[in-house]
Amino acid sequence: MSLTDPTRPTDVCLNTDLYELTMAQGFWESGLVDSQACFNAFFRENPFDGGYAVACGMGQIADLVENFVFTDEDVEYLAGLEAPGGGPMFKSSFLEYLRNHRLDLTIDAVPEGELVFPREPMVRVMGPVIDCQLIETALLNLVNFQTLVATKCARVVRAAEGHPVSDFGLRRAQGPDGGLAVARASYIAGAASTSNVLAGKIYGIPVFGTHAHSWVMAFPSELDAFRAFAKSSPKNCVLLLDTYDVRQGIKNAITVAKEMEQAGERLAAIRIDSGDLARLSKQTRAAFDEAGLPYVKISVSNDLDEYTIQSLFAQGAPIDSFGVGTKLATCDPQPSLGGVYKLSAIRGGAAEPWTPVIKLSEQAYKRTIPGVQRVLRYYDDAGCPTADMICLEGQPVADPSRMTDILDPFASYELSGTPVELLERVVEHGRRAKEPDGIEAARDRCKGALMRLDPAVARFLNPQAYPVGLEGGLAQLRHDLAHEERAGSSRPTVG
Ligand SMILES: Nc1ncnc2c1ncn2[C@@H]1O[C@H](COP(=O)(O)OP(=O)(O)OP(=O)(O)O)[C@@H](O)[C@H]1O
Ligand SMILES: O=P(O)(O)OC[C@H]1O[C@H](OP(=O)(O)OP(=O)(O)O)[C@H](O)[C@@H]1O
Ligand SMILES: O=C(O)c1cccnc1
Repeated sequence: MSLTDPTRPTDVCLNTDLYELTMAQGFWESGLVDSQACFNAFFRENPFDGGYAVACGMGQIADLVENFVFTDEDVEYLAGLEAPGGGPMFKSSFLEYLRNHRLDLTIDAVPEGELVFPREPMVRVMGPVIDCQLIETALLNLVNFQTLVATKCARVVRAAEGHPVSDFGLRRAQGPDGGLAVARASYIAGAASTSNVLAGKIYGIPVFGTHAHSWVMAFPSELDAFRAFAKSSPKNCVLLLDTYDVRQGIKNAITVAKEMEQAGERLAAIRIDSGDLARLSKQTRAAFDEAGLPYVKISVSNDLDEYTIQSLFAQGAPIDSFGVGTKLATCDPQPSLGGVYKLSAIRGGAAEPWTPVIKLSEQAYKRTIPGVQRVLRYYDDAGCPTADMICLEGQPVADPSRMTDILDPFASYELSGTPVELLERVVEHGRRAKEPDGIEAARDRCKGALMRLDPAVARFLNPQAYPVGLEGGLAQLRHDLAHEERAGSSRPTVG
């Protein structure tokens, strides 16, 4: 299998759910080629019972849209699909429409690495309804998983209190491209490095590695194994102490560290991968300090997550760095973000005004927010975000100092500070609006945003909800539309 950068995929337009294509055909056949839609991608609950999520994957949207071309091969494949009831699934005239079709979408998104909160649009997609539908699955695939991983990693990095965290997750990740996405999102969220060499090559993320238990087991003795590794990798030597017995491992590593000093080299670190990591790291630190080797760092791994790391520091463990694999790559204990893509406005053609639409639900929290939306994030004088207000694009804000709660229309919040537009244009009529600013910029943005986040929202246990509300006019519109829907008024269609 040859793996290429998934941000520059070749078969991207078939990386979708079949229904997107059958709906596209239906819209096309119904004469709705010119009809336009506005969709928002958002999630309803913060992952991991936390107070925030880290927006991620948005830096790859422009690549996705620009690469979304149905090639002759793609069309040939679709032409060969048979409907279960007999006959071709797609009409040849529709397939001719798709061949070399380009998406005429305009997309705004929360900048990668920025914080994002429930129900506000993290990506807003506008354009022909067919194109909006065609991009749905690939877009959600891109932002849902990376936002989830980035959020998980930000939590792990927070628990590590400035000590480097390396992504060790590839072997446990959900497939090869899942492993790449984990490395990318983790780096944006603050991981120092990854063990994934392909991620290093593609994204320029620093790569890091130690050695496995098999290395020690392959030599006649642990001491032989440590000596051989020190000889072979003298400039990046990290010795794994727990293949047999950590006490003996410490002694052997000290012997090799002394031998390295005589050869003008330095043992960089040791790694412990089992047992009581607090107790063993304390014993290791004491032994190395006593041996005059205070510079040798202690790295640990073994099913770590934000909670075990927090606990290790609470126990006074003198740990310098962490390798975090399974629980990061699989986003334990929440394997999906649950981000959705919902229609919020329609119009018959690009020159017509938008008609807001709403989806009602038995469950009030699932009722959608209508209209073409934008988000104002309010910052206090220290540059810390205090609240987000969802407004209607192109409409004046009735009262910039007050917003209505999303779930409870009778509750409102006072707003103060300076409002700043949260969404930024990433794609304009199918072309990148600007070069994505890259993962280093996203990483810096994430670091700054997390630093400025209210600690009451950032904490793991029972975080305070960050206020997200509706501008007065939007709240009224939502109320009126819900009322009309319940009264059974006729709804406009995209045509
Ligand atoms: N001091 C500690 N406090 C809290 N959790 C810890 C501590 N030390 C290790 N852990 C965590 O406890 C979990 C289980 O560790 P445990 O020592 O039981 O398993 P193990 O060492 O992998 O077992 P085995 O010896 O069979 O390999 C791991 O997730 C590990 O990160
Ligand atoms: O514990 P995680 O957070 O998932 O981190 C990755 C794990 O992968 C390796 O174990 P594995 O048993 O696969 O190989 P090894 O023999 O090299 O330890 C490594 O030693 C870590 O324990
Ligand atoms: O380099 C390591 O120590 C490593 C890499 C991946 C998984 N476990 C350990």
